[in-house]
Amino acid sequence: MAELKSQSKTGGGEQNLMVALRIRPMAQDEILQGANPAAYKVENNMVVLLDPADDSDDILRANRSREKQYVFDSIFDGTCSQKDVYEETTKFLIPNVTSGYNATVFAYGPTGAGKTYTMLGKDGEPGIMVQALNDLFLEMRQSTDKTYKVTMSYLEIYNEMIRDLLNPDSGFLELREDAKGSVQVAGISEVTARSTEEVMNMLVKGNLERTQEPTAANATSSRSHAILQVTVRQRNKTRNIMQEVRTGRLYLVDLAGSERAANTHNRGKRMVEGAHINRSLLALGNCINALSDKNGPKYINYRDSKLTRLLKDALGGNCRTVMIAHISPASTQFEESRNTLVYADRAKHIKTKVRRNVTDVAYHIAQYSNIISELRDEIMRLRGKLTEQTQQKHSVANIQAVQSEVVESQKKTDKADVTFFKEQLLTSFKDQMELRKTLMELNNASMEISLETNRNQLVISEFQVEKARELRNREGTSMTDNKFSEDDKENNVPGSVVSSGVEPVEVQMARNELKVLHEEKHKTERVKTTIQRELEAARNKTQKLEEMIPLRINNADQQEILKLLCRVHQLEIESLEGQSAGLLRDFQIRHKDMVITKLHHYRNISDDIINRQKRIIDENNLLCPPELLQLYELYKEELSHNLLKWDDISSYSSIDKITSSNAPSTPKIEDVDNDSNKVFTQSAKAKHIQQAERSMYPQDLEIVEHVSTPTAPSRISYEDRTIINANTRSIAALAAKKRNQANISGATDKFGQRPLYRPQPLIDDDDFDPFGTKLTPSRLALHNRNMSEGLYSNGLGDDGLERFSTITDPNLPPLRTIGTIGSKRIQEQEEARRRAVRYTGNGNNNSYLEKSRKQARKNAEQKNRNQQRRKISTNSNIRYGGARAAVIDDSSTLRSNTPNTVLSDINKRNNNHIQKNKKISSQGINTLTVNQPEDLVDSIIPDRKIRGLPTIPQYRKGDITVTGTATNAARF
Ligand SMILES: Nc1ncnc2c1ncn2[C@@H]1O[C@H](COP(=O)(O)OP(=O)(O)OP(=O)(O)O)[C@@H](O)[C@H]1O
Repeated sequence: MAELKSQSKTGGGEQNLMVALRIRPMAQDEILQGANPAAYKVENNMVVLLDPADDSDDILRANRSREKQYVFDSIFDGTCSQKDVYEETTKFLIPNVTSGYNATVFAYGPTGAGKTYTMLGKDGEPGIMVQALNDLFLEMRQSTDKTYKVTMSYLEIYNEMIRDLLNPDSGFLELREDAKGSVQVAGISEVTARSTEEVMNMLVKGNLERTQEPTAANATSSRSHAILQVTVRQRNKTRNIMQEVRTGRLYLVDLAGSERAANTHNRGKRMVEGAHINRSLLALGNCINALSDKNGPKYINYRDSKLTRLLKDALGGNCRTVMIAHISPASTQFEESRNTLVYADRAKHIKTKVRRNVTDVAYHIAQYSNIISELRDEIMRLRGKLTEQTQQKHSVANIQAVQSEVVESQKKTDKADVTFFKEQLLTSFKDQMELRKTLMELNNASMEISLETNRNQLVISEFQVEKARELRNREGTSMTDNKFSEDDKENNVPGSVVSSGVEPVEVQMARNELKVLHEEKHKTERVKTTIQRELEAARNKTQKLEEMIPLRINNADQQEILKLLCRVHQLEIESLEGQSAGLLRDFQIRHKDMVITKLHHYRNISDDIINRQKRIIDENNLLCPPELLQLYELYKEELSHNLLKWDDISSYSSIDKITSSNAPSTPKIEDVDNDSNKVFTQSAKAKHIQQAERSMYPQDLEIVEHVSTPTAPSRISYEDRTIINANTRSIAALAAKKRNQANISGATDKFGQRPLYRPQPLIDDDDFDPFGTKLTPSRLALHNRNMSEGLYSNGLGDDGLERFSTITDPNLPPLRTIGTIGSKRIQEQEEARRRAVRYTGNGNNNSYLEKSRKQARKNAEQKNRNQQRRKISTNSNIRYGGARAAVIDDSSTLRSNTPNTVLSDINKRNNNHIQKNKKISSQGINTLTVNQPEDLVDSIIPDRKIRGLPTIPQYRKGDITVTGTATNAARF
């Protein structure tokens, strides 16, 4: 049922008049009058009207039921709100009106039943008119393709006269009917409304003009029929030459109430009004009766009243009509309510034919330009819309393209940034490392300068002591023994300080070198300051770059790579610092050696003083306090102990420690080329030197390393340090080279620089050193110069015999020439030995000094023999290839007046040595075949003192390299 009703509410075609009933609440007056509820709403669409009359004498009605039921489309009682009534009766009509249909809602009922309340409402309780217009504008606003034009008129029929409520001054208006039969109010003002507010304002204005008077039945009784006509013209937004215009009309009618004169107590004017009202309502009733006749339509007389004429379409024409009947529930209003219900019930059967009001408007040609203009505007509007949409699409596409470009650009930027940072960091690291290396070299140079300075100072000091000693000797001997003095003078070393009166070359050189070293020291310090400043700047730059990495590089992987780069650099720095520390330690050791040498020098001076004073006492037979004699004996005793101590000290000298302690980690020479094991990459110079060194050895001679027990651990091996030194551009070394080139022609050794001073082991405790066996700085300097004359070069001599020399370490200077058989050098050595023998052979045996000398020499020789035995025994693992001769470097320290004894000792120890090597050979090392020519052995006997070729300290004990050829080989 509800579905059918719903369907009947929409669309066109034949439609039944919709009838709704509203029962207002009981009024206060009615309650006071003792009225009882006579109308009840039963279910949603049924009402029961109870006849209050209870007359038992009325026989005609005796058998009739007092209750009458009526069914309507909708029934609203006193509990229903204005909104309920609107939504059920009127809301559905709004879309019809906007789409070109006519619709009418009129309120019907007796006076005071609530018609005006339903149609107009009160403040805060808007009626159907307000709500309908509100929805109408809302509906039109929601449409996008249609344009609407809304006009409204508001009139009243008062005493059968039509008044324009929106323009009351227009007087009474007439009704006219056009050719199609449509009734029009001539002269009515139609006001265009653009919003609900405008409509409301007009309604308020119109209601103020409406005739409303209080009656006995209703304090606000409407004395006229009010009709609000809202016309909605609809057309498409796009205009054409033939334009379809849909016109819908909504009529909202508030009828005046039928009234009984008895109830209203109207008199005079009110009574006349009532008569007109009743007449028009009667005409309406008649029309309703006629329209609702079940036997078919009859003649409908609309012309009896203006009301029916105006409602002609609403009642039987092209209109969707809703009639809302109103009744009072009071029993006192029973008759009015019953009549209303009867009329309403009849109206249910009224049918209307609803159709859409469509008009095709053919515009005049004069309007074409306007239409064309409007069409162009529309085209432009649509094009604009299209362009806008396209642009939006393009903009989206553009945004995506831009985004991808930004991403690509970002990637490129990131990549460029990474590359930039990498290059910057690497450059910075490289600069920093170069600066650090330079700084390390400068530190090394400073240390070398310091050592060189000490060495030169020692040379000068030693010369001065020597000078003073000679002067004293001259004076002493002249006073005591003229013969000795003459011999002394005769045997005095040619070119001695005293005799010549001029300083030896080495002393002059030492003085010159001190000046140069002083300048170099300041120069080095200045350069160091500059380099340190540059290093600080480079370090700051690197730090800033590292800090910028997380800010500039977004990619975590790239960040990690750069951080690793920084870490590698850090490790390189640590490695370099380790090397620097190694060099520093080396320097400290050498410095200590220098201190030891100085102390030894001072001790010699002290010994000299003591011995001379003792000699003076003895020679002059001076009385000496016993305490002093005891002290002297104690001194001699201590001296013998100290000799051992010094010997121990020298045998465990720091240089020995360096060489031996690093032996386990010392790489073989063959491995030197392996740069990966080196702290620094080997320079071309270092490689060249090494090649030269290797070329010195016969190809069939195997280099053997001697493993000693390390006495102190070292981080960097000797060879490594050597390589570092070779790579290190030592300013001191360069300066020394420069000096040598400038001052001493040909004084440099084959390495292009002077060997560093190394302390000698003390082999003689005698202060008197007539053989020049002590290694003093000046003698060492002289030795170095002598050795720089190519005497150690290999190859055949003029006599066809091969020369040989001893080299203890490839990185150290040649120590001495052992001998060259038949060569000039040997003759020189022999001559030197002869001089030494002559010097020592003519002593005064009666003198205490001579005794002391002899005893000292004896002790020294014995000590040397003992020492040599130890050294030979420690010179193990010597291997010789083929028939080549072997020479022991330490043989230079042998002391013996009987060469055969020494040879015997050597043979004995070498037999032991061969026995040892036999054991070694079982471990995979070749057995040694050592051939030693007798005259060669003879040449190494230290008894043949060679002045100017002092013994060299046994540094690198055990590292022996032998060259030479056996001419008449003797088997050891
Ligand atoms: N549903 C309702 N709820 C509350 N009060 C109502 C209701 N209907 C009507 N009334 C009140 O009843 C009184 C009469 O109503 P109204 O003036 O609307 O009657 P009417 O039918 O228009 O009378 P008339 O024909 O004389 O103009 C008013 O005071 C109105 O407020």
